[in-house]
Amino acid sequence: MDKRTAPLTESKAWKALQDHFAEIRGLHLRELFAGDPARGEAFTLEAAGLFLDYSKNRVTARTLELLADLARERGVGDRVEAMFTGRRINVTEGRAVLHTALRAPRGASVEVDGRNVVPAVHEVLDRMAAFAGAVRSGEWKGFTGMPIRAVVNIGIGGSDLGPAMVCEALRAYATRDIEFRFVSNVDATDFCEATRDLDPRTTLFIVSSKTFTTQETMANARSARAWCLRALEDEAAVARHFVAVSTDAAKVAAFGIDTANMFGFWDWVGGRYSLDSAIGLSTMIAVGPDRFRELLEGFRAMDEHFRTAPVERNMPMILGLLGIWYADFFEAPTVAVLPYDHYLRRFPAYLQQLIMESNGKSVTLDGEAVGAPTSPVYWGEPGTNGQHSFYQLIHQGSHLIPCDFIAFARSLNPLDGHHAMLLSNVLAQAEALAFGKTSAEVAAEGASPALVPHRTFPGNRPSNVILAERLTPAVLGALVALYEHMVFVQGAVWGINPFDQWGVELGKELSRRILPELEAGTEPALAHDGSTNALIRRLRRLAAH
Ligand SMILES: O=P(O)(O)OC[C@H]1O[C@H](O)[C@H](O)[C@@H](O)[C@@H]1O
Repeated sequence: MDKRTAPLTESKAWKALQDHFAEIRGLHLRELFAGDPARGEAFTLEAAGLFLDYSKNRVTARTLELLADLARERGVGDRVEAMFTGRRINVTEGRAVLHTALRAPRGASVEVDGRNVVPAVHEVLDRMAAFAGAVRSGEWKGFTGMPIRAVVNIGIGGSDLGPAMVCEALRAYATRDIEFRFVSNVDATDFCEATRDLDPRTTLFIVSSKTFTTQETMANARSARAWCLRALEDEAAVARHFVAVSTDAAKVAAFGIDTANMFGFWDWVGGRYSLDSAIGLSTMIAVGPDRFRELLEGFRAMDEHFRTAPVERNMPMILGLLGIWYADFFEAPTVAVLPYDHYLRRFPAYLQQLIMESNGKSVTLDGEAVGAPTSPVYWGEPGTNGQHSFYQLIHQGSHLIPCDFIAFARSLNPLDGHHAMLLSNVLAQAEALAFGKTSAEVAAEGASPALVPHRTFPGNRPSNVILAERLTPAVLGALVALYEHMVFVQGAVWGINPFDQWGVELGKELSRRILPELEAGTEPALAHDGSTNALIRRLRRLAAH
């Protein structure tokens, strides 16, 4: 079989980047800006309502050329086309990767095995819109004839993080007549706390699971069913209080949900790429079908930019290549995402699955070692809260932590001076990280010699600043698509498959084995390692007290 990927570290562009890195790694951002004051204007991009300032990165124009060469040499452009045109690029699962078809306009054509999938996408969107409209207007009634006042999405991973993040992010646009809750954890506390103050007569559960086999989701869905039937005392109530979102109609029916109340999607939508599929049903109920369409338009605008802009002017390409520069050459182990908008407080958690489940791999499509570090750990908290917590380490700690700052010119909740304070903080942090404060500057301010080293800021800590005018549904769509495509670029350069997740399987398999072993009584022979065996015995003893 032909090799799918050539070794990354033997590529010409990689070697050129290594030489270049040796030359510029010691350069300080102070020097880079002194040598080229225009870089603050030059190293910027605009696309789909987003503005990216990447000037505070430890790169020169030459670095960017070489990174673009790397993208070309690794065939990223061809892989982009392969994705958009429905080729089965998820080779380990034999699937196409077509989240971009979820936002294709009505009338477009995207084929998988000779069949245009766009009509089916719009058919589901139309059914979702009709259902969301009925729930929002009160036309959809609960079993006792009362309108819905709470929507509880039951799902985990991609069937939770996306809709939970978007419902929070677009709260300013959401109906206040309905409460939205998200239950994901198999820990019963999640379900119990989420439903404690809800009325079963006015609660709608959306059971969201691509496979409809996920242990946590099925356990929570069963508990929700029991909770509902305890109050409503009639099996027929299920049809008014449960809908399902899944790719598997047979399993939905087997669970007892009428497939007339099911919204489908397809195996070519990865869980972590599914928030704009039927998995977004809770979002659509929250913000309404029109706002949901605006969200899709934002995704689509970024998709078009990604597909058509040259590498050097392509926002997801630049973001992805800069990520590779830090992960592979500076060997930076993490990246912080710091949204300066409280509505985006779940955005870092959402990105963690999108990025780390996608590119947390070490072997290429051919099953060989990548030869360089792959995805860094992503983490973050909204500004300004993070500043009073972990920014100390970003400013003066021993790790290099590239940061993505995200901010909006206008607040959705203007309140006396708050927004200017928020924005002054985001700009100040990026400036402080990049330029720091030298010991001479600290000494000149009169600090005692003993304190000078403690009060010195080395600077040279890189960041991107992503700005938009306001957090709208379209801007959010563009922002999510930006990171989706950043992940794609990085996966293509590393030669890995960002669309499978075999690494989550072993834990699931072992937990199925351990589950009956925790139930004491008869003592099943334990055949784990010494630690696991001892922990099982201890938990049995403690639970028995
Ligand atoms: O939507 P589901 O089939 O229930 O899957 C939910 C989640 O569980 C899996 O373990 C995967 O790691 C995730 O990628 C997925 O999003």
